[in-house]
Amino acid sequence: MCPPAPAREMIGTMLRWLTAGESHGPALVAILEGLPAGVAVTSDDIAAALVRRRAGYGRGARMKFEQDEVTVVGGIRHGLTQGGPVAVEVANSEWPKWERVMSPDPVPAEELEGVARNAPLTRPRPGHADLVGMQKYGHDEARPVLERASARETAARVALGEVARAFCRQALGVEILSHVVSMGGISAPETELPEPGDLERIDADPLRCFDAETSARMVAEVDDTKKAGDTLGGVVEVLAYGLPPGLGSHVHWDRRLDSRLAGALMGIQAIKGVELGDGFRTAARRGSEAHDEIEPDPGAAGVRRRSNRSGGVEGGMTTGAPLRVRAAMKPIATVPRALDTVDVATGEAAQAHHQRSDVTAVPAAGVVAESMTALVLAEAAVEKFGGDSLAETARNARAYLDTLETR
Ligand SMILES: Cc1cc2nc3c(=O)[nH]c(=O)nc-3n(C[C@H](O)[C@H](O)[C@H](O)COP(=O)(O)O)c2cc1C
Ligand SMILES: C=C(O[C@@H]1CC(C(=O)O)=C[C@@H](OP(=O)(O)O)[C@H]1O)C(=O)O
Repeated sequence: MCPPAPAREMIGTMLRWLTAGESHGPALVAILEGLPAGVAVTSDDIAAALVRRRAGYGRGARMKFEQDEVTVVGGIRHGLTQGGPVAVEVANSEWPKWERVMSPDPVPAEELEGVARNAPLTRPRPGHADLVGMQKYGHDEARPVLERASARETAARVALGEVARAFCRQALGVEILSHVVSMGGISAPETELPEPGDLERIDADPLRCFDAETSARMVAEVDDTKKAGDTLGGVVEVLAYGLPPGLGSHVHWDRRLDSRLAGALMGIQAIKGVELGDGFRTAARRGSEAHDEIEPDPGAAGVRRRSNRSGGVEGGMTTGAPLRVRAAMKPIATVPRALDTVDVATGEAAQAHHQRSDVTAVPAAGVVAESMTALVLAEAAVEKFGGDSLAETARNARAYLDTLETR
């Protein structure tokens, strides 16, 4: 997320964000600090983004019965950011069922006796945060760990990401989208890159896949996997169009945009690999086939690249070509055909605890990855162009682009 503290002070990074809250708590809360005034964004925009995050074939029952209830508690007035921290609450409609089990205040033991939801979770799930979280924080069961490790927290990030997205769009004309490029080993053809106008169609697809034929095969794979009591992972690609050259910097490792994007995407639960542009595939090529040759361009900045293998980042800076970044998600850890573990209460071999879970959450991870990308890009834009108002940021960006055109 944010670069480490000393670097932030050195470079005067101005955007920061934080989330708090548990999966079955009353609400998640999120704060975004450092965004200019004048960004048009409403509670409805944020709520719509949260609906996108909940969708996607393969998610568990919880996505249907639970509701996200958005309240903007600060920083936005009459649909415009005011320059102060933007604070959003995403309340959980299921809270009444969890009120005693998750109460911040002590609850008399007799009130919790026999409450199934309060039963100690002593059979940690391989692949989840359960066991190591218990060891590290000194818990004798997994509830206190999984409540915060849970990707329900990503609702808070998507809420902030929508504000960042509005800023990127309104200050720079940047459009961010994502699509699922593979799931459970089924990959979409690499022929055509989706563009901003395709997002509605991608969102309407059950798996947020750009290719309908691949999507149908993925749906069948989700169904088969569910029947087999198993789970799936996959790969999402985030694209950002309309970026100016020069966001991020080559001058220090923690100012590189690729490093910051990788950290932000890897910070999403279950993401285990991040690739900029052709990434790992580039490593297998010769140099003559790996880079984006530059040629004169009578238009815009006088130069252009013939290809975009780099994914729009060179030297840790945006090149002005579309940003293309992929994130690989591992299969869901709560496998219904439960994996072997140890019951930490008895020390005996056991099956991991399992009540319900998503078969896959790859489509949702794409929406979260868009949000993390928006936050990183917004931060890099505020760094480069400054501005206390949206108009000032946009003016500064235009002036910079003018210098490129006249150079
Ligand atoms: C949108 C989303 C939904 C997820 N849903 C589940 C789930 O239903 N069950 C599960 O075990 N893990 C789920 N995960 C993954 C876990 O949160 C994640 O594996 C866990 O926090 C451990 O972190 P790690 O996988 O990064 O090591 C989900 C992740 C995302 C991004
Ligand atoms: C609640 C959300 O995702 C949850 C993320 C999650 C996990 O372990 O990460 C596990 C599941 O919850 P539970 O174990 O209670 O069924 C998902 O439903 C959400 O995305 O809003």
